[in-house]
Amino acid sequence: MMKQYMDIKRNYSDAILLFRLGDFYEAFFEDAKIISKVLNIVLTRRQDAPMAGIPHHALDNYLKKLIDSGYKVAICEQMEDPSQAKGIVRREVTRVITPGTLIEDEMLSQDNNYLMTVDNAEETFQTVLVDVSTGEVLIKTFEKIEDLIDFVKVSSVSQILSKPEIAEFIKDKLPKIFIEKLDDWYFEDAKEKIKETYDVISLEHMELGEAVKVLGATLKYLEYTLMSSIKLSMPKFLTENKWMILDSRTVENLSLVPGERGKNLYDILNKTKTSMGARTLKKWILQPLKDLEEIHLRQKAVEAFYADRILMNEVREYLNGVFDLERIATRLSYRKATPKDLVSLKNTLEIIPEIISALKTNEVLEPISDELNDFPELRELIDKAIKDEPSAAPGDGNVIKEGYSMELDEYRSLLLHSKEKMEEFARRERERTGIQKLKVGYNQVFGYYIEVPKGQVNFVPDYYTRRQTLVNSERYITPELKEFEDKILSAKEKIEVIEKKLFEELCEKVSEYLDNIKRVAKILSEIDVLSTFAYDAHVYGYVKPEFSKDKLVIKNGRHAVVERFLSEFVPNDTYMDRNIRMYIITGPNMSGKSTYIRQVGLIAVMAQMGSYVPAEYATLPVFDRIFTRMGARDDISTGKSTFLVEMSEVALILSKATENSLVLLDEVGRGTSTFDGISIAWAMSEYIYSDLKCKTMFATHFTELTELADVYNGIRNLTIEVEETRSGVVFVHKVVEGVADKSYGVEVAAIAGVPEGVVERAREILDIIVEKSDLEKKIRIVKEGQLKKIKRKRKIPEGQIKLFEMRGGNFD
Ligand SMILES: Nc1ncnc2c1ncn2[C@@H]1O[C@H](COP(=O)(O)OP(=O)(O)OP(=O)(O)O)[C@@H](O)[C@H]1O
Repeated sequence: MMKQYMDIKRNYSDAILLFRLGDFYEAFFEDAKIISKVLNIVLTRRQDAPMAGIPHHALDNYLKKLIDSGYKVAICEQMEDPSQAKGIVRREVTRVITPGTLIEDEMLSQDNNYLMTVDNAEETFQTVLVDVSTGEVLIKTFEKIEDLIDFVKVSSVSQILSKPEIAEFIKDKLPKIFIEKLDDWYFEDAKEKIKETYDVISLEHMELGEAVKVLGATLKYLEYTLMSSIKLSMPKFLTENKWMILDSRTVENLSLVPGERGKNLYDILNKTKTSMGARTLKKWILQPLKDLEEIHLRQKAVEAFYADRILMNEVREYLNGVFDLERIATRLSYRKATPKDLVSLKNTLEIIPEIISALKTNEVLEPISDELNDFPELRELIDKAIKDEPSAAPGDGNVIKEGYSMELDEYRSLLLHSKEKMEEFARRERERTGIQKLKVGYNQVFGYYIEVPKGQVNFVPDYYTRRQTLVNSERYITPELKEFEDKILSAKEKIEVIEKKLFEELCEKVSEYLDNIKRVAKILSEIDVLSTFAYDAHVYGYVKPEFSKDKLVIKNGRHAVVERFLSEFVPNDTYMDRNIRMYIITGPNMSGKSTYIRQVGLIAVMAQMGSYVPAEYATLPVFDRIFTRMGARDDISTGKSTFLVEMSEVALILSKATENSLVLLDEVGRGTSTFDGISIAWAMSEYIYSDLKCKTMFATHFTELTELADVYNGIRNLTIEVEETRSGVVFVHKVVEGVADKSYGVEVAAIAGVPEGVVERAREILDIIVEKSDLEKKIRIVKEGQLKKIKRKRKIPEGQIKLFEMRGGNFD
């Protein structure tokens, strides 16, 4: 047996091999030491080899811990019944489990779980993303490795496969991701592999381009880990043209999805009824649309649900009963579906006609209902075969319905009969022997037995044969009991074999519907999100936004997340157009500057997702990208100081923003000396305004920057009203035109509990400094000579930024 283990282990040296031995999965040598430590289980020995084992029924629990701790696990099963095997039981690895190839519900969250394969082609990075749990396949190209890293940070990627060079490079930058190096052969003969998987004879229609090799490698890896072909959807291209670009910093700064910041847009909006809907919502948040026609299509559906509240509630109620069809479909294709999965599928199909007829009552939604189908034949097929509350796995006779197979029914009644007879036998033996406490029981090793308490063994008749002695009782068998046992066991065996076979055959038939099930799953998930948007709009008071070529008008806009945690949120207006494109927002700390500029970003994202927005009225342009530069933080992992991080973000904006972008800046230039900071912020604002022409909101404490408004017509100043009362300052959070006259930093310090003495002294110092400052005078000089001095350059070429970053690397 150990030789067999060694032979298998040789092929899976980079994984922990769990070797099935009876009721346990055993690990040996180094693997045993690792699992004993990670899982906190006993380390023993077998023939000098360190060994640790886990009970087979608890495998999933333990597996999750191993995978979460960053290990790859190979499962080696017994391929034949040990009692029938001649010699050593045949064993094979049936699956290699990694974070990116999970299909078990218990190990997955509701989120997508992507396996990403990367290769570098010419000047770009080609990737293929597969969600094994749903069968989705995406293709995406990145120009720079940094963009790829950025994408991984905000997407639900759990594992990356690549050639060694790339793996080495990204390893440190993505410490939470399981990264695996692939040998070259994975990338070879890709076309054949793809044709075989998708069952096509030519690849032309798929237009895979550079992605062929990467897709081929992905498919080979899946074959290696899952050991069986999985049903994958046709690959879809994730092209950036289709969606508004949101880089990881913007996703974080605007708190779009759950992350380090806690409160986020996804959690606020996620009132979806299905897991599939929740996943779709997240995708839509991270990929707002750019195509107006597509946005309008979503809006029309949301509007229809919004207008017909009864219909909206009805559909949402039906969706409560919709199960995760995407994942069920995948388990079916992998032959891992459980009886419960089929019942869930059937229950979902039963609800679909209700959803169809509800949608049909509305002429806007009717076309969506035409895309749904409840496959009555499939429903009937499952209904006839599977019990309504089946056991977790087939084999115990409690999965297949009565009447589906005569053969199975016969053995089941035989079993029932024998069990009844057995009870009768026990009753008879009690009477015959007078031993009141005589019991009949069963265990794996001895089979059926008669148990008699120690105190009554004197009454045991001669024809009882002793089998086992326990502390308080003795166990016996009799020829009659043995006969029952044979009957019961053989009936049980038969039931197991027949039921497993019937279930497999049924799954096979159900699998013929896989593509259809997936299509319906997608439509249901979209109905879920669209009706959720309508629901959110009602509950939170959102309106349908309009779109215009270059006007941005928001009346009484609110911050979708902040407003949820305040009893009274003060709404504010925003106006921008072709000419008025930049706002410099000054105001005291804590007055609401950040909230105000973020609220505009959030409204833009929500509008392009197809959702309604928190405002009384909103018209927006379609933005191609939102840039944000907010907060101060350093990036210790890459050795960049706070200021350098800030400047790299500025550099990115200056090189990539277009006339159709939205730029949100919350403090720029704070990480350095005041003079440097103001100069950089001033020059940057001029460049954005005059050359890039994108819509920009810039919150700052440098009041000096408000003088930009005197020089440029389209730059305006906003400030946030503050009321000074006798008991101190009160922030009313109302945005008005103008410039902050004071920064109230000292007042905020007082509110925060800085000792009174210090606050008093700060006031004195402030008075002196303000009087002495000649900065304003200097700014005036800049302003007067301003227009002449700006050298108009075209956009900053990208190489220059790289140079800047490289030089910057030596800054600190
Ligand atoms: N429109 C609003 N209505 C009600 N409360 C608000 C509003 N805007 C902001 N607030 C409250 O004020 C707090 C501070 O807001 P915010 O962080 O936007 O201020 P800030 O001016 O950017 O401050 P700092 O300059 O210190 O960064 C928020 O946490 C929120 O509780």
